[in-house]
Amino acid sequence: MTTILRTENLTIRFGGHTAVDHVNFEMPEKHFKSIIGPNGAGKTTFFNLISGELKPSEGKVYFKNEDMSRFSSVDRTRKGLGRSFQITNVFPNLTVLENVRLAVQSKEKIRYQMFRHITSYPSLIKKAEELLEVVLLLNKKQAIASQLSHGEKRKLEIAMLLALDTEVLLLDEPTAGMSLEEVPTILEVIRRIKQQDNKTILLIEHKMDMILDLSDSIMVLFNGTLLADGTPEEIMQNETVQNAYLGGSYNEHHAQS
Ligand SMILES: Nc1ncnc2c1ncn2[C@@H]1O[C@H](COP(=O)(O)OP(=O)(O)OP(=O)(O)O)[C@@H](O)[C@H]1O
Repeated sequence: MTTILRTENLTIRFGGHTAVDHVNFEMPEKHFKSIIGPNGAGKTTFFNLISGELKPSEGKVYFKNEDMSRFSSVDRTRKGLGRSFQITNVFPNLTVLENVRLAVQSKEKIRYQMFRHITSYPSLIKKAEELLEVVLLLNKKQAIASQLSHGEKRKLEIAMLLALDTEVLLLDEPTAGMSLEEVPTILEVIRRIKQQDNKTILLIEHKMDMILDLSDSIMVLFNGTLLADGTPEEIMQNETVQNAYLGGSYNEHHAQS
């Protein structure tokens, strides 16, 4: 298995506080890894270091064995390390379809500008519709983006991220702030992307139950350090994780239910 993404002693300090503390991790291509950990554990900061929004105090990020230190977040997206909102933004007054079409177009421009290739409008629309189908939003293609529900907006963001066609997808709590009814469909969208089997996915999630069956592996951050990294079963049975993160309550909860 080829390692696509890894970090070496990745560290960032804010004043006296070490938010990410010498984290070494790696993931193979087409792998699905979730990052869990309590509030303030450093999950989002870790993501920002990988995507290039933050510069580490120490340590490195490698994508396909290339040191990413000198690359901006936009460069990293172009190379294939994708996080939503890096190249494209949602235009609130445009329709869902127009937003995704523009994202597809921005990718095509990047890819073909050297050859002065002009991709036809119908083919951009077709690609955008295919992506909307993947994220279960095709029925809303003519809706104005600002009028979507919170869950639908997240689906639109995911479609726009997919339009950039990056090998790695960094998804930061895709279910955050969603109503209970919206959560299963966003999980279904993530499952569909996983089933296509052409992406490496790294996902932050607060609620461990949600991602147990989706994840090939789970890493646990605690106080900025990597507490554990293993299969969902290993993480569930890991005593350190139980004590530090779950406080033993997970098993109790499940024993009752
Ligand atoms: N720009 C910053 N300046 C100072 N401290 C910061 C900054 N960004 C994050 N921190 C601190 O770093 C720690 C980790 O924060 P981070 O947001 O990465 O945690 P998290 O695991 O994503 O938490 P949550 O689940 O609440 O989103 C926190 O103590 C936070 O206050």
